[in-house]
Amino acid sequence: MLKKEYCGLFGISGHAEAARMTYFGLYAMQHRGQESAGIVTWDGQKLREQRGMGLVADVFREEHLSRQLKGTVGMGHIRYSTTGASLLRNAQPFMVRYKDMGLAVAHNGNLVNTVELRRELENNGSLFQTSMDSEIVMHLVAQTLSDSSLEEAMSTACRRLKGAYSLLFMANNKLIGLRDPWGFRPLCLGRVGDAYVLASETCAFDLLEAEYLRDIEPGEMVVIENGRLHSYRFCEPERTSPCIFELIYFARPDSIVFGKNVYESRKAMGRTLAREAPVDADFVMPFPDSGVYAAVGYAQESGLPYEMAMIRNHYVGRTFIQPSQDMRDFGVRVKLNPVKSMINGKRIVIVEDSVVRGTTIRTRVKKLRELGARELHLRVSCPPICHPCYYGIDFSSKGELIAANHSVEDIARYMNLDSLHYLSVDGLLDSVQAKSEYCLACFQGTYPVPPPQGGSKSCLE
Ligand SMILES: O=P(O)(O)OC[C@H]1O[C@H](OP(=O)(O)OP(=O)(O)O)[C@H](O)[C@@H]1O
Ligand SMILES: NC(=O)CC[C@H](N)C(=O)O
Ligand code: SF4
Repeated sequence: MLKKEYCGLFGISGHAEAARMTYFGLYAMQHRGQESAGIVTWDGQKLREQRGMGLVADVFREEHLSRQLKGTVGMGHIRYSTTGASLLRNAQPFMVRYKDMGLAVAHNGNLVNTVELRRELENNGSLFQTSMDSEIVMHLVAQTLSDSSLEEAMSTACRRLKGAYSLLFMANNKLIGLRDPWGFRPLCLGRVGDAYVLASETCAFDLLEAEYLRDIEPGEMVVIENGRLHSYRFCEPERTSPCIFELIYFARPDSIVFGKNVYESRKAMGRTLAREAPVDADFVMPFPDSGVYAAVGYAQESGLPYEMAMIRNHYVGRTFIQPSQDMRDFGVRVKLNPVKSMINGKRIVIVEDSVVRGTTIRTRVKKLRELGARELHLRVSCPPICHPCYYGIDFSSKGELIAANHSVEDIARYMNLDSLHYLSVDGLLDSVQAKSEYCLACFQGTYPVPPPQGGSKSCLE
């Protein structure tokens, strides 16, 4: 099982129900982070906040939305920790006061120069309140804020950051949204009535009936204040590298991410997979949820029937993602269960979006064999994941990645499969009609931004 480590951002400016809109925006993006949630609003005098551990629906009550979080400007965050433990103290948005200003920051991504920056700031007298990389942004901004405008201070701060950061920032009633120059993580701009909205994924706009205008560009900062939007370039990207894994697995299929329809992209990956590795079988089935869309594409291209012969329990929370292998195996059993009558004597093509440690496939293939499956052919709609990610998704250490340590033939044998094929890198890029470059580091090991030396999630604890 993969650990979903991305975070979600939502911001709105110029709406009478800013907090409620933010609440629903976060709700639509709950898949991006389930550890903690927070909303900050500007009530005309000061910033107000509500943060808590758990899901959006658990953290906010009606009184928060209607009485406490007043104002027409607001932003929110849902967190899955990548640097800094999962604690209330580390819940975002992170808020401080600077002179007569309330400042708040919300971050999606992971920095790779965290330790260097934090040590430098501490040597200059900064006192940190959290163990998150995200807090560093605030201290960098504060360093130059007394001599420059907020926009300049933000630009100077961001030019010091390395790695993945889509950020929302509030300074009193100003709402700022920006993306790192590599464009690792998404951030979209939309409009609802007279209000501007910013969100990690467009599924949040759909729920609020907001119109999707465009993506914030890599290296771009937009500043929204009193109904006006200004765009600045704080950095000219040399080469962008959006995370292709958003399209493969992470984003919701009804979202548009990096200008691509996620559903169509996944279906195209399945179609390409069917062309790269056809096989005669009785039917195609996904391991839901994320495998579903590539399986539709595989079935359509191959002409084989599509069956939902593996059922997902939708009430399985992230609590089932446990550090021990026994508990992970159990978690997969709770999550995915085959429809017994469908399996006996059948030749089956299984389509999965990704194989990380191999827990899901190994345990479920074993079960399908016990139920009498005649042939099992696994088709994976991304290339083998052989390298860790340092930009905000937890693919665990290299030692735990099954494809980092075993050949495709070995994996097929170990998993008791009749055949195994991973989508090729070219096939993946063709499927998303890649015109620009994507980050492919977890497949190829070529890191667009050099990874940290020995940094870990707890490097600031
Ligand atoms: O090889 P593994 O270590 O088992 O990890 C890979 C699995 O994790 C992900 O699913 P996830 O549990 O996130 O559920 P979802 O597909 O329903 O989103 C992914 O879709 C694979 O099924
Ligand atoms: N998943 C994320 O984007 C996490 C953001 C930030 N690095 C944190 O740990 O809070
Ligand atoms: S290494 Fe993989 S998961 Fe990480 S940003 Fe690059 S493509 Fe995305």
